[in-house]
Amino acid sequence: MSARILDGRTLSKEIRASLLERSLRIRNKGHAPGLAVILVGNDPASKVYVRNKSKACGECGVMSKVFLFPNSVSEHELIELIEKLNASNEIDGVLVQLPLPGHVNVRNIMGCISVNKDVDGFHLYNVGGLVVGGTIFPPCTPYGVQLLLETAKIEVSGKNVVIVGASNIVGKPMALMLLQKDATVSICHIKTNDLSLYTKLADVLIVAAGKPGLITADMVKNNVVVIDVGINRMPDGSITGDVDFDNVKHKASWITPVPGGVGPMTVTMLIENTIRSAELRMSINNLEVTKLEKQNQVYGLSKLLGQV
Ligand SMILES: Nc1nc(=O)c2c([nH]1)NC[C@@H]1CN(c3ccc(C(=O)N[C@@H](CCC(=O)O)C(=O)O)cc3)C=[N+]21
Repeated sequence: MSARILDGRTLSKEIRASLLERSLRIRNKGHAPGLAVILVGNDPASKVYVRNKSKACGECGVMSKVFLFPNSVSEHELIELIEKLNASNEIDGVLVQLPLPGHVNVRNIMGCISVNKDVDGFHLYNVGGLVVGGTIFPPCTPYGVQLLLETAKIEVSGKNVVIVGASNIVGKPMALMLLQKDATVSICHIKTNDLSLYTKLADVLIVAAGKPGLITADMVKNNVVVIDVGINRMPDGSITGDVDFDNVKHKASWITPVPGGVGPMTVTMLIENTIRSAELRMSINNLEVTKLEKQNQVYGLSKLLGQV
């Protein structure tokens, strides 16, 4: 037996075609959707990701602007730029590429991005929205995983979903999103005593640990659905996930490849969030917004939460 492939590249292609249509509709109303990407330092992986994001923007009719800073940049300089972008009518989404250099406080920076332009979904207000089951911008990687599952008609309600990795950008938000869909969710992490005790229970196993070969065939049950979020660069330059794909695929019913699985979906959902931001901003402009709400950085959020 061999698992069916959850193909993030093909699904991304389809979604990007429909995003281009939405983008053209917005352009017809006189606005070109725009994404600002802030990149600090010289990390080669970050450069590849940012290049992928810009390319995807191009495919979807989204204008992308990349702002490059040296490692020595101060928090103040970054915040100054973010505030300009928050106020700019041309920009619908602001993204600060992670990781940031050690002297920059990530929370301070993410907290400055306007909730209405937080297309990464990292602002505390959007993070908190996940707890109560309604956020404007779901974080891109978990959002992409959810879409892969939905498109393959993989139901999570009542299923055992096991997530390996408790990061703020993948593991934790993923758990909340699937809990919202009535899955029984377990989160394992670096201090988990007996990882395979949990992974063997999984109907759906989502791995975002950053350790190549972490999940082997003996750790999963037959017919498991495996989502590999890991991206590990190998000495020969190739990338590989956290799952022993060649062996696990014989036990799984569905599995994502790396590359070509979750990675392209992450980028696609970023564009989806950016285009939705543009759509929402245009309809906000038609709403009667009180002066008081306008002064508030999160103006319109209660209205938006009702709509999304
Ligand atoms: N503010 C912020 N937002 C992010 O969304 C964010 C970030 N920082 N920092 C780094 C991680 C990582 N990430 C990926 C994006 C695309 C691929 C991707 O396109 N992967 C391709 C292969 C790319 C390659 O060859 O290296 C694939 O899996 O097929 C992977 C990973 C976004 N991240």
